[in-house]
Amino acid sequence: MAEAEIAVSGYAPAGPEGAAVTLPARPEPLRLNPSETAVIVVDMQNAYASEGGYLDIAGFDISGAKSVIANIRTTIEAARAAGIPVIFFQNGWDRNYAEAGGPGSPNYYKSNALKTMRKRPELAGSLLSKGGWDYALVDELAPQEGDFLIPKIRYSGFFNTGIDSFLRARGIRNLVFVGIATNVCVESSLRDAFHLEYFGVVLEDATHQAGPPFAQQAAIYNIETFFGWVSTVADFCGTISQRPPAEASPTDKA
Ligand SMILES: C/C(=C/NC(N)=O)C(=O)O
Repeated sequence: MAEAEIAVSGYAPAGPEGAAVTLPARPEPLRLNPSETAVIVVDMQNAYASEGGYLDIAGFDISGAKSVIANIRTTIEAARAAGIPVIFFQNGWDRNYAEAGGPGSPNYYKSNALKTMRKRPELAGSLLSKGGWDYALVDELAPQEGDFLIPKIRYSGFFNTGIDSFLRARGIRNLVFVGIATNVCVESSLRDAFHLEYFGVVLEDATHQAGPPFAQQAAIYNIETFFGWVSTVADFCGTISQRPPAEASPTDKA
């Protein structure tokens, strides 16, 4: 292992000896075992990634979403092929918005979806409401057999969901985050994961911010500097498709 690499297989149930790989990442390469790793696809819903969805209606630039969808597809296909679990987060509330919280919740004041619907009553009931088009995952990223779906009602996927137990039960220590928005639900989830002792990596070209480009830069800076690691789709896919060198068999020695 190179001096600057971080070894991640500390005390978690280790996979087969020699199965660890080194992911090129900033601020340093990360050594991880694919059997202790999951990909988390954050909120790839029409609300965040489609024209006519919540972010678009609320005036956020989502022009980068198309390439993010393509890059996430590449990522999850590689993960599935490598046997790495793919977990989808899906953000939103019941049709009556009870889960969103009323005036007693800060979410009532900070959610731009709720604010937009208050400003434009003709949209009431349409944004991020379970069962609606806005809430649905984009068609290109429909979960497949063997994937997992975790609904959530706040920015962080670790708040009031079963994700922590789900991951611990499977010995997963490393989380590779992709999705929208980098500076809101991706960063919130990665920060909470950090505090629960997960090693979080974001694939920067499979994420997009809500807000100006500086929001993306700031989120990536925060993650790289304080909370985790930053890598790319090509590096992740290239790394997990590596096979450890086959061990010499008794016949080789004969
Ligand atoms: C702005 C926003 C971001 N959500 C996310 N999935 O990052 C929201 O939900 O209002």
